[in-house]
Formats: sequence, structure tokens, C-alpha cells
Amino acid sequence: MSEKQPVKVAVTGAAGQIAYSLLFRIANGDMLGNEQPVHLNMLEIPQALGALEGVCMELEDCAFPLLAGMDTFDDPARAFEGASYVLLVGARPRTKGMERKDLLEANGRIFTEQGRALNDNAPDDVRVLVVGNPANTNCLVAMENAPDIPRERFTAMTRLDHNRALAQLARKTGVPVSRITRMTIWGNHSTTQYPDVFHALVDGRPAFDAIGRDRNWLENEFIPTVQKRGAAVIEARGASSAASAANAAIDHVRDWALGTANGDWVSMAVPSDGSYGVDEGLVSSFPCRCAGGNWEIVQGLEIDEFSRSRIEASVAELREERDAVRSLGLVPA
Ligand SMILES: NC(=O)C1=CN([C@@H]2O[C@H](COP(=O)(O)OP(=O)(O)OC[C@H]3O[C@@H](n4cnc5c(N)ncnc54)[C@H](O)[C@@H]3O)[C@@H](O)[C@H]2O)C=CC1
Ligand SMILES: O=C([O-])CC(=O)C(=O)O
Repeated sequence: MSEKQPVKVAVTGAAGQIAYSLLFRIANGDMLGNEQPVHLNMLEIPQALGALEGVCMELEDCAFPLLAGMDTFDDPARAFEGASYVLLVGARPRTKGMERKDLLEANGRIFTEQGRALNDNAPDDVRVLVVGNPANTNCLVAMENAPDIPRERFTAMTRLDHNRALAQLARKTGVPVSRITRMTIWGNHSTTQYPDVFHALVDGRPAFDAIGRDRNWLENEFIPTVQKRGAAVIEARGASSAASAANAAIDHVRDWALGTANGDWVSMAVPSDGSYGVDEGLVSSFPCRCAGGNWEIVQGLEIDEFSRSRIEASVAELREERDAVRSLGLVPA
């Protein structure tokens, strides 16, 4: 066992399918490093606490050296006490034929309550990742209901889209994902998202050259494949992505906590400061670099007409979602 003090990590939706992969990865040290003990605070609705007991038994049976302790809760206020990292996963997933924003009302209410609970109970060093859909706007709801927590502590997950884009580009170019850098997802975690290869590098050279400047592939295969990958998995599996979503959550928090390497960047949905013309306060995906536990939007990228219109379309959807949660009374007007 390491000498370090355990860090508390709260995970909501702890008996759900994403958590069934996520909790084990966290306990294994994949998220905060293999010298950092963790204590898991797991939140569920009362009806799922029985199933959660089973998950706890399995966590125990793994005998993870870094798992210093675990507790289960059905009260967010108690679950968030002392938690340095809070992963808000618990929410209804969409099923076949739905768009993620169809979940806005049902899931948005969860994030009002959890935002308030974070505001009143989370420690000063809390960092929040929202995974539950629609992730960007749920994050906005939580953030707006937690006025005492600095806004930059709220992020939402577009890392799965980022990883999907890396995988598609690797498949097209025949170059391993490890040699592809500077991928960017802009906007919403939805079908309007814009996976942007124009700044990406494949083996150090521009990705657009590496794909043979094949605009047809880019516009008619790559972009739609990444945008619709979530639906494709639901169609094939009968349930939404779980292990890959958990993996992306691990990647997101690991890079935020421990830093991005070698000048590379990652995609994170973060509250906009107006960069790249994205309305201030919307939680939108940007290229981000992380160091010292903080993220920063990569500045100065050239955005051509094509990219600009794609980003604008996704931001327009985020605006609509923000207006919808405002009119539902989930965030202050
Ligand atoms: N941002 C992203 O890239 C992705 C997001 N997702 C989203 O993540 C969410 C969770 O997905 P799954 O784990 O597959 O769903 P799931 O239905 O298997 O699990 C969700 C769990 O959340 C619990 N839950 C519901 N309300 C809660 C509350 N108020 N507090 C605590 N727990 C609560 C449920 O009891 C359930 O056990 C869904 O909204 C899904 O759409 C899924 C994949 C990727
Ligand atoms: O598509 C869904 O509903 C689940 C999800 O967010 C994803 O897989 O990207």
C-alpha cells in the first residue's frame, strides 16, 4: 500500500452499466495513478442499493491494493462530502430512436439536486465530470446550481467522441492511435458535434494530408461515423456504450488531474469563456491542455469557413438546450 492519503472519489449511478466498468478501473489506479489510494463514495437511488451491494462485494473480491475503503449512499449530500472528484454518471440512458436531448427534462432534474448538494457539501478541491446525458447541458445545470464552486471545476465528457475520432483516423491511415495527436471535438456531445481533423497530426504530419486530402471521406464518412457512433452501438448492443464510456471518463479525469503530455491536447466540454466565438457560460467541447490540476482552452487555432459553420451549428444546439432548461426552471434565468 502506498504512503499517500486516500483521495475520495464519488460516483453516481454506481449500480449502472458504465459504473460496472468505471469503479473497477478507478480502484485499480487507472484514473489517479498507481500510487494513489482511493476511497469510493457510491451513490444510487434507493431501489438500486441492493444491486450496489453486489457491486461492493465484487470490488472487495478484487482485493485492489489501492482501494482504501468504500461507502454507499442514496443521499447526494452525504455522498459528495469530502469528495475531491465527483463523476456524475447516474441518469437514464437513451434507447433506440431517441436523441440525447430527449432526456433533458427527466435527467436535468437530477443535476439540479446534485448541483445544490455539491454546492453545500463538496470540499474546496472538488472537480466534477458529468457523463449522464445530455452531458453538456446537465453539466450546465449542475454548475448553475452550485454558485459557490468555481465554474472551471465543472466539465462534461466528450472524450469518448475524441477517442472514437482517433480510432477512425487510425483505421483510415493505418497509423496506430498512439501516433495521432491534436484531435479536437467541438461543441455538444450529440450528433451536431464537430470532430475536427484540421489541426490533428498523424505521425507528425497534417492529418488532412495523411488521409490524402480526401474531403469525401472526411465529410461523408468520418464526421457522420463519429457523430452517430453512440446510436450505432445502441443499435448493435441493444444498450448504450458502457465500457468505452467508462474508459473515456478515466482518460478525462486522469489527464485533468495528472496533466496532458508532450504538447498534445484532449477534448473536454468546459464552460466557455467566449473563446472561438462560443457564448460565454455554455458548456462546450474545446481542445484543452491540462497541468497542475487545471485545464486551459488551446488558443490561436485557425478555423476555416467549413469548421466555423460546423462549430456554430453545435453551439446553436447548446443554446437551445440552455434555453430549454431555463424554461423548465432547472437553472436560474
Ligand atoms: N457522455 C458520454 O459520452 C456518455 C454518456 N452516457 C450516459 O451516461 C448515463 C449512464 O449510462 P449507463 O450507466 O449506461 O446507464 P444505466 O441505466 O445502466 O445506469 C444508470 C444508473 O444511474 C442510477 N441513477 C438514476 N438516477 C440517479 C440519481 N438521481 N442518483 C444516483 N443514481 C441515479 C440508476 O439507478 C442506474 O443504476 C446515461 O445518461 C447515458 O446516456 C453513456 C455513454 C457515453
Ligand atoms: O449514445 C448514447 O446515448 C450514449 C452516448 O452518449 C454515447 O455512446 O456516446
